[in-house]
Amino acid sequence: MAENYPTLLVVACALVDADRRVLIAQRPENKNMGGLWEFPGGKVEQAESPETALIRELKEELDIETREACLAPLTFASFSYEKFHLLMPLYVCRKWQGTPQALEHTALKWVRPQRLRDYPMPPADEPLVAHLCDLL
Ligand SMILES: Nc1nc2c([nH]c(=O)n2[C@H]2C[C@H](O)[C@@H](COP(=O)(O)OP(=O)(O)OP(=O)(O)O)O2)c(=O)[nH]1
Repeated sequence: MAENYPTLLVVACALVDADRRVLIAQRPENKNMGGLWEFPGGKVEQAESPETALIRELKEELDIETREACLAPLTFASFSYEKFHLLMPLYVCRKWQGTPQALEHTALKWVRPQRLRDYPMPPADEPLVAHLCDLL
């Protein structure tokens, strides 16, 4: 396995509502993997903890607020893309303030875990769906 490229730390979140549906967000067409559905989140910046980064990304992307105590680690993705290796912890969050808005995505959708496979996701995300189905 090639190891001469960077490992990128990206943090992501499955927001779960009272009906046990999960929020997914569609990546803009002009981006890498455009049109695919992902879990909200983004890159962890230097000197940020994963939880701080996730709280910041949820505010920037969805205009919602949450706290570290409301973020429960579920699993992680470790996947080799062509130009980087993605390491992506996935948290579950059931408590937040505000109504998610698609500030940086094309669309948002609340989906039952068993229906997540109907939505094309980045290849790194595919193994995560089974964990959500088990949890929910
Ligand atoms: N947020 C998120 N990113 C994911 C998921 N699955 C997956 O492979 N990724 C990848 C896509 C991107 O290459 C990277 C996330 O980086 P990002 O969201 O901060 O950056 P981006 O590519 O959208 O764009 P930019 O900020 O670099 O302009 O992780 C996922 O479920 N959620």
